[in-house]
Amino acid sequence: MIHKFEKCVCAEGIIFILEKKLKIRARFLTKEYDMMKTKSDMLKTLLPFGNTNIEKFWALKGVSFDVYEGDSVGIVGLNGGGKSTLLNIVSQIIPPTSGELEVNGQTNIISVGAGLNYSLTGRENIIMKCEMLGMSDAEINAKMDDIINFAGDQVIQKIDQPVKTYSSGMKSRLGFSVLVHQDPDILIIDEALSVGDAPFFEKGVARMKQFKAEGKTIMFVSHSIAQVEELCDKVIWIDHGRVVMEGDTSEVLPKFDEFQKTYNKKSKAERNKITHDSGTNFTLEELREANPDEPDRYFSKRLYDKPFSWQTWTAMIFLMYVLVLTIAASIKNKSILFALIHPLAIISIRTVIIFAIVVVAMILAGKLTRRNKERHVMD
Ligand SMILES: Nc1ncnc2c1ncn2[C@@H]1O[C@H](COP(=O)(O)OP(=O)(O)OP(=O)(O)O)[C@@H](O)[C@H]1O
Repeated sequence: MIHKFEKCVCAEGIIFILEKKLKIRARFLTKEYDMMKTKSDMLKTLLPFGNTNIEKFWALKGVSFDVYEGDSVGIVGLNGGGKSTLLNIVSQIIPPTSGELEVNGQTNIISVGAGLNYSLTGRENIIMKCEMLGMSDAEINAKMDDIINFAGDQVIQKIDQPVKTYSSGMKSRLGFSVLVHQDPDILIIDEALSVGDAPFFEKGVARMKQFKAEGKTIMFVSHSIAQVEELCDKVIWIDHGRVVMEGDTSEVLPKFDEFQKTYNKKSKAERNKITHDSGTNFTLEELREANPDEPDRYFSKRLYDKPFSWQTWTAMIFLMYVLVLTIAASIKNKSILFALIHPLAIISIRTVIIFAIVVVAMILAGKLTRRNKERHVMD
């Protein structure tokens, strides 16, 4: 693990050197989304060979940074800049398209409703999330009342109702409350404090400050300059998927504030054009060329993000077909060779059709699940 040494001066004027562990190391992270404009585009993304001509959108275009133990880092940027995408990648909820990420510690993401199951009640969600975070039944029971009370009166009243009946503020307060009652190493907070009321906000800020005092590592997305200023020592400013500037809060925040004011004066059409152009005009090749000294592995698409090649699809389907034939042959007491030469003597046409339907349904279900997961996370 990489370390850094920081010179610190305590209140008595004594200078000491602090050793800090590297907690998050991101190198050239990118994220490419399919732009599904029509229903036929949605269908195409489900087909093995259909999504190559769908317009792509690059939400991240090579983001690199280091976060050390005890750092409290604010992520700022205009709407659609890529902040939530970045935090979801760092939390390992969605995979990057390319680039490298190293996270040393347990990450918890707190964002509006992230990870809640809307058909379960608030109480059941608390149990589910606590279990996912490795807590025992006894620990969950011991913390249950504190978690519910922290979430506030509205949540207390509806704690045994399904979460789909909660307002977005209530969902956020519930998610926030569960996570601040854990002991994570790295806290990743995406806009969780902006939807609560004033008393909840104050409680949330106080809890964040406590985490900070305990030396936890925090990454915090917020549109509120005041919140970032209050909670963060460092700031990463992201615009259109690229890091514009990073450094001490006092250095970066005023520059971002100035930029934001100028941008807000532009017309809606001008802003939309900038977003669209900067999202589509990007290639991994161009990123590689701009960074000739960096290893090639940073600039290759990850295998799980690529659609399978047609050879892989054919091999997988053939293997499944052989498996079905083998099972049918053993039931009918025939050899596998006989089954391969005379498949229709072993299985009927109807079985072959059912097999084909099952294979296609499995492929579509797999693709739909992955896509819905990413969309749910980004909601
Ligand atoms: N699943 C998706 N499919 C297609 N495009 C997406 C998807 N998720 C996000 N995007 C696009 O990626 C870009 C970055 O989105 P992201 O939510 O990361 O931005 P953000 O900086 O968090 O925005 P905001 O400040 O408005 O919350 C946006 O243009 C968004 O429309």
